[in-house]
Amino acid sequence: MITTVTANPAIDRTIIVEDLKIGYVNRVIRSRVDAGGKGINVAKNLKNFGDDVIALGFIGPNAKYIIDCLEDEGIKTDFVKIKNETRTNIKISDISRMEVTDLNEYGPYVSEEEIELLKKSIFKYAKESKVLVLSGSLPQGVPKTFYKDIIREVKSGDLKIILDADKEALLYGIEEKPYMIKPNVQELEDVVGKKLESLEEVIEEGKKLKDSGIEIVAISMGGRGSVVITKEGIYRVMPVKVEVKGTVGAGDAFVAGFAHGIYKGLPIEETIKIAAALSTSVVMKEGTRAGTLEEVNILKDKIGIERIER
Ligand SMILES: Nc1ncnc2c1ncn2[C@@H]1O[C@H](COP(=O)(O)OP(=O)(O)O)[C@@H](O)[C@H]1O
Ligand SMILES: O=P(O)(O)OC[C@H]1O[C@](O)(COP(=O)(O)O)[C@@H](O)[C@@H]1O
Repeated sequence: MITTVTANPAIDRTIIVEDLKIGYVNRVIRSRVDAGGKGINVAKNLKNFGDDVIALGFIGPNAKYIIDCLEDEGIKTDFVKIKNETRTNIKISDISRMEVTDLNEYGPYVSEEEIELLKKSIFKYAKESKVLVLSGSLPQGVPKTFYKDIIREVKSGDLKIILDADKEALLYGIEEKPYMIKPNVQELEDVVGKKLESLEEVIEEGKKLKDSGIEIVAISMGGRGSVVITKEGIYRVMPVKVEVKGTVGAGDAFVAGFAHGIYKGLPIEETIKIAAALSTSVVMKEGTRAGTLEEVNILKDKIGIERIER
């Protein structure tokens, strides 16, 4: 089984506009609502691959919609019901500039008792899982060491832990050496505390993290693809040129591709191709939607992948 944890789910509201003018009245062409939040998006992609996945996290009284969406897709869920409301994240998609602006709320305040309930639940499901995905920001009240504490508690040879977080949550989490991390360049810059101007610098810093004991360091670079640093080698992955309709959820799809490959024990190059293809299929869609196996099968062979170093 694969367990995904979303401490800070979101009702993602995507608003499609043409030529957004800040400070003026803008007309909305159309809008849509999706169940969002990083681990939730990972779970949606994994379900489309037919994997056995359960989604955990905190859920507020206003967000039954998220559970319904997941259950409609056949995804198992076991969320801790909290007192305060789940956030709504606004995504403004400007189709003339092909640009998405994210307005992400901090999320609700979560109490100590609620945090303990989620921890207990993660510890329980981790015992039955091969892969554990810890993803996204932490809502208010949750200590920045949340992921670190979980990794320390559940880490074992049989459980592969993927951490996709930012800022302090990532910094602390890294100390416990998860199996894989997936920072984007900005997140990597925050970890190393300096600007990374060239691909060489990005690789250099990624290598240091790998050498510190993290098996897979996958650095995503948006429309420039990614670099994946593993013990098998360093891979430069080029994106497919497609019509981009929305980039929200691309990083989560990329993580899901790795979770799938690791779960199935696939070779690293095949895993990378699936991850890149899955994220490509997501940028071809409006809103926060998952990719499908059919889409990945079409896109996979178009992914350019080159081993640049052993
Ligand atoms: N504009 C784009 N064109 C093609 N592929 C993209 C584009 N943006 C993202 N992707 C794909 O999605 C992956 C993850 O995107 P990225 O934006 O780096 O993630 P995050 O959302 O975590 O910052 C990229 O490595 C790439 O494969
Ligand atoms: O937890 P965070 O970092 O605020 O991010 C949450 C947002 O990111 C998403 O999970 C999308 O993430 P990616 O674009 O990085 O894949 C949205 O569904 C959600 O609104």
